[in-house]
Amino acid sequence: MMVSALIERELTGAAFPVRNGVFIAVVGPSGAGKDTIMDYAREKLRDEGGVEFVRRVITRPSDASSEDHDTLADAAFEEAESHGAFALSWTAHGLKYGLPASVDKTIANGRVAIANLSRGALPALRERYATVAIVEITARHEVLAERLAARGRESRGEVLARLARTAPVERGADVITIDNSGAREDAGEQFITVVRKAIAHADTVAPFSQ
Ligand SMILES: Nc1ncnc2c1ncn2[C@@H]1O[C@H](COP(=O)(O)OP(=O)(O)OP(=O)(O)O)[C@@H](O)[C@H]1O
Ligand SMILES: O=P(O)(O)OC[C@H]1O[C@H](OP(=O)(O)O)[C@H](O)[C@@H]1O
Repeated sequence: MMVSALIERELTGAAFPVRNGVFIAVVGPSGAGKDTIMDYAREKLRDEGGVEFVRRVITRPSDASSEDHDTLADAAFEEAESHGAFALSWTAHGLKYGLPASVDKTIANGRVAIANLSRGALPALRERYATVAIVEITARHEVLAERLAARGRESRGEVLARLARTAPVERGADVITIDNSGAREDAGEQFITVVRKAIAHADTVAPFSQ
């Protein structure tokens, strides 16, 4: 962790797990529609405060048709990681992913942070933030295959590897499953209900909101 981050933690008295806000982790198999459902909610909640969609850092070139993220080369990612730039980081599909350390401040300020996470990052998430909601987006296997092929972001081999990838989500009271095999709006509205509950919850426990 960078010295400045350590000093800031000392000054603010912050400690893990970070309290006040709610972290909503969106997880599920590739192609289930995690980004699609988050985009739907971002648009619908545009004029509401209290919620932040986290911009991820990925070692993948940006792609205008897909998620809007920051890009770092492999070595630069590792350098940033070693300096404490990320609240959480993981690897998947031969790529590195990170959430900026500023997420801690978002949560400490009593806000709701939303991000697309690897299922493998959930244990670290649950250690870092006191209140998390895990939204598992699912879709039938044949639907996943059709969607990944139609999206066209990966090669056929990469799509097959994504379809073969499984990762358990440890069941708990904090897990909500939304089936997105049907219309985007159906799953999107279910997700918005979860986000609104999180905003209301954060309002009740936060010492103040910005
Ligand atoms: N309900 C839906 N109806 C029709 N198409 C959908 C629906 N949800 C998502 N899609 C499409 O399926 C494809 C995969 O969706 P998306 O990229 O959101 O999935 P993802 O879960 O974020 O996948 P990954 O983990 O690979 O990033 C996209 O092309 C998207 O437009
Ligand atoms: O299979 P698991 O580990 O749950 O998820 C792995 C990764 O796959 C997806 O990445 P992308 O957005 O498709 O690059 C998720 O966002 C996550 O980062």
